[in-house]
Amino acid sequence: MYNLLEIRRSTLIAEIEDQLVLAALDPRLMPAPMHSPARSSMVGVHQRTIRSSASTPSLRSRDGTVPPHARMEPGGNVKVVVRVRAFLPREIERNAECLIEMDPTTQKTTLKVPNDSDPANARARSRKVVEEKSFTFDRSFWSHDPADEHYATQEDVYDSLGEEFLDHNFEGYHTCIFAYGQTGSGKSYSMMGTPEQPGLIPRTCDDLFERIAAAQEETPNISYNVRVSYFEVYNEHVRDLLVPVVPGQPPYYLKIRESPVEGPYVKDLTEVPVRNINEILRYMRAGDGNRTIASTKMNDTSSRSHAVFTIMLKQIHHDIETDETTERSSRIRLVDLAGSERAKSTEATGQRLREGSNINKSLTTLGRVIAALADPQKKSKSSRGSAAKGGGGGVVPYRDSILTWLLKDSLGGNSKTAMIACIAPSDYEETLSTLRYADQAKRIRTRAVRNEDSISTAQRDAQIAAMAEEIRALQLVVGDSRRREKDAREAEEQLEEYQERVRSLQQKMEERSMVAENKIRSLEMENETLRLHLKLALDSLRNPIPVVAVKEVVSVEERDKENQRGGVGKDKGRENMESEDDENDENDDGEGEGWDEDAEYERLDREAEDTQEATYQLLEEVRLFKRKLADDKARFWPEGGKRKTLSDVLNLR
Ligand SMILES: Nc1ncnc2c1ncn2[C@@H]1O[C@H](COP(=O)(O)OP(=O)(O)OP(=O)(O)O)[C@@H](O)[C@H]1O
Repeated sequence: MYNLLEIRRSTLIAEIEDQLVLAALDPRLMPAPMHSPARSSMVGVHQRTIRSSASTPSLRSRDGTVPPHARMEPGGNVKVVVRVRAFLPREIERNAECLIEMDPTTQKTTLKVPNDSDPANARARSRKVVEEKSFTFDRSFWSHDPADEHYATQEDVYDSLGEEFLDHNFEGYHTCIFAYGQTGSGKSYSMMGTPEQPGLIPRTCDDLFERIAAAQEETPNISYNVRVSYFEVYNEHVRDLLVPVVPGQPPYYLKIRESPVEGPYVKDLTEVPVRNINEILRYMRAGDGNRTIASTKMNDTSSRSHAVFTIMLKQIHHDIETDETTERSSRIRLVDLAGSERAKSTEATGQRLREGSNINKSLTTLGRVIAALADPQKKSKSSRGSAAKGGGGGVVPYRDSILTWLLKDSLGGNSKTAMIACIAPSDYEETLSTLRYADQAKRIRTRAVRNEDSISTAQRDAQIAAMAEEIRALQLVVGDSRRREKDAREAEEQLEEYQERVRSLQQKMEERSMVAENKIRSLEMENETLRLHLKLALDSLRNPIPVVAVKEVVSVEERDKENQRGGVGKDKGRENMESEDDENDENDDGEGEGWDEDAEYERLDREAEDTQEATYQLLEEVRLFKRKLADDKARFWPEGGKRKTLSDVLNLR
């Protein structure tokens, strides 16, 4: 929700910026232009042109006349051209035969039956029917033999296709030109070309800024805004080619989203504003350098991905006389598809094989999309699986590959579209397949509409005011939701802290009750011990143990020695013994004289009373403790019920 609001806010700000550009063009706000009389009259001529044709001066073709296609009804069939390239060194080496013929008058392309000598066509010869095939296209470009008078150069291709499509862009139409063909057939050469022989993309950029410069020379009432993006679809992932590759880092892939107005688009794709040809070419080359390219058996610099170079052109024109502002937005999509390839011919393994299989898969889906769009009647019967609604109301499997999903609008929607079918001169099988593909694409009708909005100054001002108001409201909502989010976050944090405290309190309670239980047990044991002690003490008081006199024990040896000592011998000894006994008895009596029996009983009584008192105290403590425990138990473990937490007891939830 918050993100959506942010997106809406940024969109509104961008729109306001555009409106401010318009406001800046408002003649009432601009200083009077310093025109020469001749130039002023030129402006006047163009003003008349604007009113009469709905095209701004820059929207007309270079010679100043309105081209026939500009008068066409919006929509129309996909334009299909075919281009055959020259032999490559490996083809010259094997003495390959050119199987292509083109008629410059009828624009017919003919594929001849291969002879028996070329091993590259062995597979074709194994077919049941190998016959000559002819197809007629919008243009057949003969780029096989530079010496031929009909040889089509890079410039010829641009002049006959690129220029026309750029005219459409200045008229406010979205366009798409895509190059299709087997690997090594000349797609990248046609689209990007070489520094010496630039292809369609650099030529389009060049012409675009030339036209803008010429238009700005003519009138200051138009402002132009050009932005570019460049991405590739590699192994069914979208990669931003304007974001430099960081060595050692995993590639960063972008997600695809769909907007109700714009259709499928690449989220977070870099879109850079460009002000001149040098800037745009710099981005184009940087992106081109980031493309995934590898050397294969069929092509030393084989594109392993589909590359989409997009130019967004916005023209904002202010009509001085009517005080009206016209905004035209168009998208120029230039697509260099990866080439279809047969694993057998490329002898690819590992990563190259996986790339090849992904390339073929997406091209097969493109084929199914083309077939469904070309033949709307068959569309619903032939398409299966996940699919999106197509232009004719049937089901077109756009969603079955990233490529077709992203090109949805260009293939069957709001776009004027052209296909350059590139063919190798000596490969019967692959060329036949490409020509059939191209032939089918001819039947696709798109529904291009002019993306133009006219608005008066008053309306524009009202729009700006409304948008500013919406921004203010959105800012309030955003601020409010931010605040609420913050409050909610804080409350949540507090709650968590609180719960943590309750948890620790509960834990402490449990620990304490465990300690209390242990204490009770030890007190009970102590109590029992004391009871026993007391019982023994009382018993000993009631039945005292008589005092036993302890006599000195004389050893046998000592007694014998004594006997040997005197005449009296034994008698003396006996006397002695008796006297000793008497003495001992006296001694015992002597002790008896010191022992006070009553005092002793008194002392024992006191001791017993003290012990009893201590025991009673202990028993009282135990009783109180037990009562406390019973009380706690009743609070935390209601009878028959579940154990309650401390927060339950304290009613904290
Ligand atoms: N019209 C042409 N004139 C001269 N050379 C050409 C022409 N078309 C293609 N070539 C040459 O053929 C070779 C293969 O062309 P390119 O790389 O454009 O093929 P591709 O279809 O893009 O291949 P892949 O699908 O493998 O990327 C290149 O060396 C290129 O310079």
